[in-house]
Amino acid sequence: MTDIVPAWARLNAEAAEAAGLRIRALFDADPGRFAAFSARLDDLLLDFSKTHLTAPALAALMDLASAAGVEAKRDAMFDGARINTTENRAVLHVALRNRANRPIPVDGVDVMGAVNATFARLFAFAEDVRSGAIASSTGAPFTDVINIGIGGSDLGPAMATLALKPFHDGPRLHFVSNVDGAHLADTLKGLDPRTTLVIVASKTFTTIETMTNARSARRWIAAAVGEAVAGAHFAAVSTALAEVEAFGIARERMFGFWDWVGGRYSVWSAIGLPLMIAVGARRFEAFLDGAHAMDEHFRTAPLAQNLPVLLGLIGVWHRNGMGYAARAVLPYAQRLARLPAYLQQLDMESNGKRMTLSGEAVAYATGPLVWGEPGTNGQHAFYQLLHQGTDVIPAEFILPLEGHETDLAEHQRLLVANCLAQSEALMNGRSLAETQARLGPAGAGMALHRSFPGNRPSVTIAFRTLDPFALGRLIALYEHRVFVEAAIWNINAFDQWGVELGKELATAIVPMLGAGASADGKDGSTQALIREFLSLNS
Ligand SMILES: O=P(O)(O)OC[C@H]1O[C@](O)(CO)[C@@H](O)[C@@H]1O
Repeated sequence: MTDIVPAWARLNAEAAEAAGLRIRALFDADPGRFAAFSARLDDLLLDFSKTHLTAPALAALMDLASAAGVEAKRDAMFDGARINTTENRAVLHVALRNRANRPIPVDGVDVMGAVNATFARLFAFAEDVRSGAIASSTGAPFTDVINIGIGGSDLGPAMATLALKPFHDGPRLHFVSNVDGAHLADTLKGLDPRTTLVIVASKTFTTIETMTNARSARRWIAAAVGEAVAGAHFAAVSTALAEVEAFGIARERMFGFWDWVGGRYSVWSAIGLPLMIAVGARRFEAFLDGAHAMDEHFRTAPLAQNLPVLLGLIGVWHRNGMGYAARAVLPYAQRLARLPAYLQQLDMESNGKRMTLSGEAVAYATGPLVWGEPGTNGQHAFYQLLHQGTDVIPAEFILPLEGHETDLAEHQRLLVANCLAQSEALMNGRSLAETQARLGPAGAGMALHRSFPGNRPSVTIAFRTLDPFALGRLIALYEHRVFVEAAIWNINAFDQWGVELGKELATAIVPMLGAGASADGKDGSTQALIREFLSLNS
């Protein structure tokens, strides 16, 4: 194993050299560049040739991965070690899609028995809701399902349910997350409480937004069907049995998971229940199969061909080597519209950390700002900054090559052409001289405005089509990429202490927004804002 300090130094030296290169020139110098800087798993292609990476830089990254012990850390996760050290927990979302049933012991007990038993209950419930065997209190089948949850108890199923729209053949799905009453009110409008099922999804069953929305939804149901039978319209997904029962949801309507499933890694667990209801158990299994295929690849492929390792190393290269503070995630698939938000939580809640696993302040940058929108919409909004702004933001294009709308093939060609054009434009740009030549003497004054610096890196992740298997594989790829980056940064990707302070302060402010409670001790700005609220709401 290489020592980590010289590995970082070597990476930085390679980056300093590469920063002076033109990406386009790397292609001109090496006709084999695409083959050398791309990798695939079946139909899933990772093209990272449009970056500044050179062969020595890639070798330096591989050394860094080895010096950071990425493989040993990966194996520890798959073996059920308590790698979430600040919460003293194992990290085993991979057990949820362990389709080979490889034994995974936690404290000496194989978790697969409990995982398989929970899936059997979940699939039976989902299929019974779909068939009408589990009906509403009126005896009519459920026509609509509302998932009430937030963060990992919302983003995963909401993202995946939209992504897999062509496969829906169950009741309609709705997602309420924000405590803003507008979210619940707008969702309930037009729904019939007599045929609506509400899933309350909260790992802790204490999250204030979710519990507030759940109580309001319960009043809405009870007002229509009566308090005595309102429970028939509820199910719960949680790890907190006592809290679920206190809310009035029967034990047999509760689906559990385990403390070794982090919120942002929970779409594979009972938190995926809305997706199971929308697309059915078999397709949910295909979603798990896709993730399992990526898990096996991550676990066994050599580092140099290992997609999550490569994607993680590209992340480290851009963040630490090249010093880029952000990355844009740009799916060329409208149904992946919620993927950037999903990846924001996955990436930023995992790797937005500043302490190492051993409790020292990190001496390097960690998780970048992750953001994005689907193409082509983003092109008409913020791509201006990607092409001509003062910051370089590496882009990650996500591109399913075949659409589902075979009668709209022309749309798909346009979509793909736009995606390819964007990575080409970012890389090549258009020089001042070329712009001047195109504009001619009449446009001389405009040439600077209309030229493009180019040399802006991007990665393209392409695959055949967006189906349950491909989605599972894609999400697992991103999960493991986050893992690899965290392993190199030596941080804990699995806690989220940074969300606690705001929650605590909000709880203290709530009474100050009612009559009579004093805001003494608050700063001048917060006091003034409280007065502003009270002047309109008292
Ligand atoms: O499922 P719960 O316990 O309601 O938590 C929801 C979300 O809140 C967080 O704990 C952070 O606020 C996330 O990590 C989590 O996904």
